[in-house]
Amino acid sequence: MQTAKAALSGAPLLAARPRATSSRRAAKVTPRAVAEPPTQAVPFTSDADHLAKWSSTSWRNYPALQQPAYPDEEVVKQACAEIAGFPPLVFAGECRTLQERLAKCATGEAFILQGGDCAEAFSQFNANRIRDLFRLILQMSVVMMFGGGVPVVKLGRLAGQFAKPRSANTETKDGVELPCYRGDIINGPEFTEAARIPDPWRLVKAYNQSAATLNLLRGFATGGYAGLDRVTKWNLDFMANSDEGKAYTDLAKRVDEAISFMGACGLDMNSSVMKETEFYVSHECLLMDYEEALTREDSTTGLWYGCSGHFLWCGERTRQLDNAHVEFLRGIGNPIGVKVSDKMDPSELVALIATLNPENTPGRLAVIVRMGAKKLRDNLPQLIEAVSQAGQVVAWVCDPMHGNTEEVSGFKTRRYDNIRAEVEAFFDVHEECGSVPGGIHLEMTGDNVTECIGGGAAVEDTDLSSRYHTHCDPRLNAEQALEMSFYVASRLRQRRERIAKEKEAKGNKQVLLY
Ligand SMILES: O=C[C@H](O)[C@H](O)COP(=O)(O)O
Ligand SMILES: C=C(OP(=O)(O)O)C(=O)O
Repeated sequence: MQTAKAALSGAPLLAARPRATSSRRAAKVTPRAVAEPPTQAVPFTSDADHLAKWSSTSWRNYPALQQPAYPDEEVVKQACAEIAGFPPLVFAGECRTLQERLAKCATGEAFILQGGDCAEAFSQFNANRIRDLFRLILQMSVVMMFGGGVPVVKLGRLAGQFAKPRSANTETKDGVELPCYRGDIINGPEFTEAARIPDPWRLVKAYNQSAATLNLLRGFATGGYAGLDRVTKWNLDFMANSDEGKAYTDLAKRVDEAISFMGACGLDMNSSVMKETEFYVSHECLLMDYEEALTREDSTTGLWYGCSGHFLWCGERTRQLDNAHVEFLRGIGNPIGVKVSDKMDPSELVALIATLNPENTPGRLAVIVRMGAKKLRDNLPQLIEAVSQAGQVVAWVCDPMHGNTEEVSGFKTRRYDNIRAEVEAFFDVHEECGSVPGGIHLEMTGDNVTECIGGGAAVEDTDLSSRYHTHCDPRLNAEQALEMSFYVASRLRQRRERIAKEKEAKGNKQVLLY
């Protein structure tokens, strides 16, 4: 974790912020639209006037999909005013450092590993769970760095991943219909009328949980736990005898030997490179009241940052060009992402990228593709082609989870083989297009759950009921996630070797020509 480099100016309260001046699109305002169908995308105009109109509240001039229908807006204002007075969770300088790291992921000099719970839960909040996820991310990054030969940017889906976009507004069980669960920051997962009423004070609880989570993560990242000299000690207990656990132990021993060798060569074993790691947090920028309350002006640059997390992404359901989420995200200084399914049209993607990253700043934007293997093979080449023709710099990230959800025996699940097939397709397509696979985004947990079918962990259809703990979407368990990291490492290594060979062949050709 980077230390704060930029002082933030404090916490302007919502009320202290001027409302965005009304624009010519203000007539379309439908605030608090609940899970409306996507509107027709209308690209933003690129005039300077429009940029000048951004403020942390200007999103309020646009339709905001997937927002809760709170019973009392006054209480929402009170809760948000409280949060607006709290300290920022992350610092602008950290976000800028992350952006520098992500710029390297766009060019193939580094790779993003983004992972964590589908939805963090108040009831599953404890130090062991945070440690186990952190440890799993460390393990996976070591596998990918040692096997793949590139630095890995570690980005947790945590310390803020509380709000969930839903396909339907209601859920029906045994003939009873209730509002759907939208994440612990909004309402409760229990199937009761009371639990499903959105409660604004949950925003404050989510802030507090995020702050405590970040506090522990910063401790783990810089307090010695993540030092590379401990690489052999990170195996999760329940994995010690699994194939993945053993494969990790073998690899960790080799890393350890390499480190001893470097120590013998004079590498300072107490340097921060050896003793600390950089770890960043991310979540979907969905619940707009919360995001606005944590948007702060960086006093060193005058830029505005979303201080609820280092990296915020726009979901597939809320990425319409003329809507609130895009309006908000285009104005904050953080590195950001946007999820993209097979519904995305190449020209729409180019327009969206131009809106979210008008200055084409490397590291600013990750395009997180999630469509399932077959659709990815059919659609991604055109998206890559359009973006490359437009000269836009993005980090392409593969989310192999959200295009592969199915229902088996009443459980929402995903098959490891389908997840892996999408990762395979992602690497293949980039190889064919000559573009750069920049990262992977996984819903996963350090817990020994049975939510996704298959993998070396051999979770069968019939096992789903035994440890199915997610409140929303199924996650890879630790073994399945580690197995995936070995596969990613193998593809990164292949890519590196192929590029080295091509360079060598080119070099030889040049020698022959001269
Ligand atoms: O995690 C992503 C979404 O919130 C989730 O896939 C939506 O699930 P639903 O289709 O059950 O609403
Ligand atoms: C909702 C999510 O994804 P998507 O927007 O891609 O459906 C998610 O990652 O939690």
